[in-house]
Amino acid sequence: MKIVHAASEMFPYVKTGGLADVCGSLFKSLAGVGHEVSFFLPGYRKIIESKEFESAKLKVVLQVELGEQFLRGEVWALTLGRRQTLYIIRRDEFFDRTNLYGTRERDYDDNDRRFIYFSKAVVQAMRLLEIKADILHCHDWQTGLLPLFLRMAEQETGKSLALKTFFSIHNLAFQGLYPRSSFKFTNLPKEFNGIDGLEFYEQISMIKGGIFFADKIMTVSPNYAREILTPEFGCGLEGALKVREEDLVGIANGIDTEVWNPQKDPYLINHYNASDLSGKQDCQETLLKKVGLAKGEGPVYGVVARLTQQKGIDLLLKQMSFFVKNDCRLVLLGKGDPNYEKALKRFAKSYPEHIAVCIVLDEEMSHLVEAGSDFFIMPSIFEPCGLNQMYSQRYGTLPLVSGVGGLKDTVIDIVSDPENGTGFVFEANNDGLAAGLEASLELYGNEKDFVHAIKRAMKRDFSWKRVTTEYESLYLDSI
Ligand SMILES: Nc1ncnc2c1ncn2[C@@H]1O[C@H](COP(=O)(O)OP(=O)(O)O[C@H]2O[C@H](CO)[C@@H](O)[C@H](O)[C@H]2O)[C@@H](O)[C@H]1O
Repeated sequence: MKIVHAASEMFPYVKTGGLADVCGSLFKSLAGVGHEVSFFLPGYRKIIESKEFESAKLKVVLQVELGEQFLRGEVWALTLGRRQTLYIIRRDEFFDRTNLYGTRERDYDDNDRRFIYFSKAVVQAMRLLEIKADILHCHDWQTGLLPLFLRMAEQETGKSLALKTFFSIHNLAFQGLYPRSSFKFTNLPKEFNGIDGLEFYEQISMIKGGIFFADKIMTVSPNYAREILTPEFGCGLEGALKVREEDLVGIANGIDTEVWNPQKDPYLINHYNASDLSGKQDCQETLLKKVGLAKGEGPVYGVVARLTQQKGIDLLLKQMSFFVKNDCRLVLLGKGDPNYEKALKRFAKSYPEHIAVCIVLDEEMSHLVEAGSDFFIMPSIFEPCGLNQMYSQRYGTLPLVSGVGGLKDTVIDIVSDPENGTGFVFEANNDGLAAGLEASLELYGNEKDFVHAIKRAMKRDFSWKRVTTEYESLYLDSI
């Protein structure tokens, strides 16, 4: 098949979160099984200044209609393999910035124009480059309007650009909501500005565009696909999603098992596998040394997360005394909401022997936390899929997760299923996390069971190989 993806992030080029990891893996794995895959990304500064971009070639020049203006743009191509092309949409006014979406204080105030422009530019590029796709797959709100723009362009030109369009929701909480006045930048007929179109509580919603106008809607785990049809998790869009229920599918993400491999991870001082865990001890020593902690009686707990309400940081903040009381260590790597950053730093200052907090985005350190911890805490309030609980299992670091979204799909609870369990699954509230922590401590005290659980976790298959087959059959069934 000829498959085109469009998203605003992709690992290793630009990443602010899990979206990038998933897009990077899909790009690679679909090409790996023989499909011709193109990926469209905005030309952010980080990409333009990268070494790789030096070999990119200018392919076409665009004139994109945005409200009353026609704005120039460029499409650059990087051939990455026989079947993999990365297209970069360049318009420096919009994308040549330090950050992707905004400063620490607030979002850029032209994000509506930036991503409407990007979505229209992809359609125009596909037309000019004569990419006739079997599948166009868009990700998250930044590309929510792309399926609709594509169909409008097809109507206008009478030329087919893609047989089927897919829209993936990686996180329904980010919706791309803008004032009704932003609608003018879409240049769409005004019937799309109503309740059956993009309108959402007196605003326009880019994610709703994807939900209404893509042929298939996907999300990143079967459990989250069910949850988002309910008011508790639907973020106000449960009604719109109900309308499309028949076309909504959840496939749990995989992980890049080459990048996340304790047997050859270049960021680790020593390597290990399920039959020889000794290297994991070395990783723990390195981790503790790096953050200035000494090993205590209890286990080492790790956290790597964007510091947002979603990730259950409020629940974690309520459990700080657990680590002190039980002589455990907590190493947290995260960045995000300044209030959480401050609160966490305060705890680290009050309990310097037990808690270390690193407020930074650091890929290498995230590998070290995964390898060097005994347990990994992920008490999310909601979680479309989550990746760290899978990285953790692969690194023999038993995850403690709340039983929501993809966490429930990917972790087997040791308390209810001691024979097969690979982590702890609890209710997403204070008592739930407290119970999970207590249970983990108990297991840590029983070395034989603890090591068995670690080995079981490490042997699980979270590779993209299995997931790619599911994507492939979904694509094939749709065309
Ligand atoms: N300070 C830091 N330093 C280094 N690395 C850091 C970091 N903070 C976070 N990360 C990394 O960012 C990624 C986070 O991925 P997640 O899937 O857990 O969450 P995210 O909410 O971003 O993604 C959304 O999209 C993904 C993809 O579909 C869904 O799995 C998820 O549920 C949904 O919320 C992981 O690779 C993690 O290691």
